[in-house]
Amino acid sequence: MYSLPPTIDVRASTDTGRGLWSRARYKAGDVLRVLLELLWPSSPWRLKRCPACRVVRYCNSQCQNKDWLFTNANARPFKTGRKAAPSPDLGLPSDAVRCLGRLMWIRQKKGPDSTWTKAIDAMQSHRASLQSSSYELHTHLSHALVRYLGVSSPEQLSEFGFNSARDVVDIISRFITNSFAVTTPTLAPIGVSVSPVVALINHSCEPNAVVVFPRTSETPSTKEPLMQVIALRHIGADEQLLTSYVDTTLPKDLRQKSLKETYNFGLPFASYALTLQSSIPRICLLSQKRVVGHARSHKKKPSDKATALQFKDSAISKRLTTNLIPILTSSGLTPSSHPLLALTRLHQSLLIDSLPSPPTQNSLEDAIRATTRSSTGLSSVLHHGHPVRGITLAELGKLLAVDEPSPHQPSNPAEAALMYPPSGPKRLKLALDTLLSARNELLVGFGTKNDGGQVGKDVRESIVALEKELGVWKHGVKNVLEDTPRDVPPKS
Ligand SMILES: C[S@@+](CC[C@H](N)C(=O)[O-])C[C@H]1O[C@@H](n2cnc3c(N)ncnc32)[C@H](O)[C@@H]1O
Repeated sequence: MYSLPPTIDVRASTDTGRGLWSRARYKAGDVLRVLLELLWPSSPWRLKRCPACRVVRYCNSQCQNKDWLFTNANARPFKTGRKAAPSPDLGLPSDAVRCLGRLMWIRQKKGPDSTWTKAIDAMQSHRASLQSSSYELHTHLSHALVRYLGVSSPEQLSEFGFNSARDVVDIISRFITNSFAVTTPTLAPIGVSVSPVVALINHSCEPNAVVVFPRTSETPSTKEPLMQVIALRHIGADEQLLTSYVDTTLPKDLRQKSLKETYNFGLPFASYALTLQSSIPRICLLSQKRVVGHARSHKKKPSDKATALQFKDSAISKRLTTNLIPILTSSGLTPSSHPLLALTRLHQSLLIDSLPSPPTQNSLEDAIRATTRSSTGLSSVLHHGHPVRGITLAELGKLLAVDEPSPHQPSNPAEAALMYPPSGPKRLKLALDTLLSARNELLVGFGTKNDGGQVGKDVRESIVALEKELGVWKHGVKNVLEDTPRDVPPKS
């Protein structure tokens, strides 16, 4: 997946100035809209780069009412592949190489003086201060890219506007630092994109915005995922937009490591980002950027092994998570702690993926319990409205709403009270409540203007269907009660 707005000139604001920025305010769930200059050259709505520093703020008062829309003019979903990697441990997704290749071809076509090329070249590169730990990654990507482009001489390289290996390392560094994972509306990663304007947004482990792809384009032939930046809470005019770069249920040291290795975070700034006091543990699950770095090798602890095997051998991965989760839980880890939360989420997705069709009562209930554990863990570490919370709640609501193949009949009220998930109408009611909460969260995380994204819309439909079902049930009970002869008081 690759996307580049044809022009990404995020201008220092000479015409509007800070005064107008200060009027811009965003509510949670707002979509920050960027209109492509090529599509609408006179567009008054743009993200503005502060002239004094490289940060992003809203441009002018119209931004209050108009969302910014990121369309990926060249976007196309690619399946994640790792074929380009020389070893499984360094299994880079081949879409990273393809994305880089497309970047180079567009650069070649448009020429070095085009706005487009200049925008790419303006993205931050860490070539001059590369961490030794990332040499291997850069070297691998450089080789893969050169192979992919079929370049075999310096002359051929110069056709892309590159005069030396240094330029190649620069573009690779820019790509690693500035690329975004493209996800489905349910947040499954499907590719890589580059958007220089969105790449200007700095990192925080407590972000005020997220980058998501809530829906695809209206054009049936392309059906491109549309990149959008969504405000997770009210954002003031002088506040910087901040997204999270790290996909973490990771503890602080691992997050710092990841930010240092992939984004070259220096300590002073990084420690600012990572030690801010907060009411919630600093865990950022929706990583938009950690596209390439996660391919690095890990020592295979059982939890890492379970994660690594999820695609290769899901049965073993499922067995590992089934065994590990109770051990970690009984050792006192809370549902939100590392690595329990990550394992629970993995376990949940493996159970859902392997649900038989039609599901059995047991398989359905195992999936419900796992999803409930994930949701509990997530809700204690992520703020209301985070897309990951919304998606997990939606999954839970949908599972609860599935018809029970063979409902378990509790033998007494005490057993019924303890039974989770409950059965019958109580379960339907829980499904409805869960879906209603999911919808509220999705409206924030995927934007109210998007109706909560594709998942938000699906959830809305499920809510309507469930309300009908519950209505019928209530009606049925009422009829039964009305048809039942009341006890006639004995005549005295
Ligand atoms: C995608 S770019 C963000 C825009 C970048 N600041 C620029 O000027 O082009 C990512 C780079 O910005 C820097 N950066 C972003 N957020 C940061 C933070 N919270 N702490 C330290 N450096 C940060 C890092 O150097 C990182 O590699």
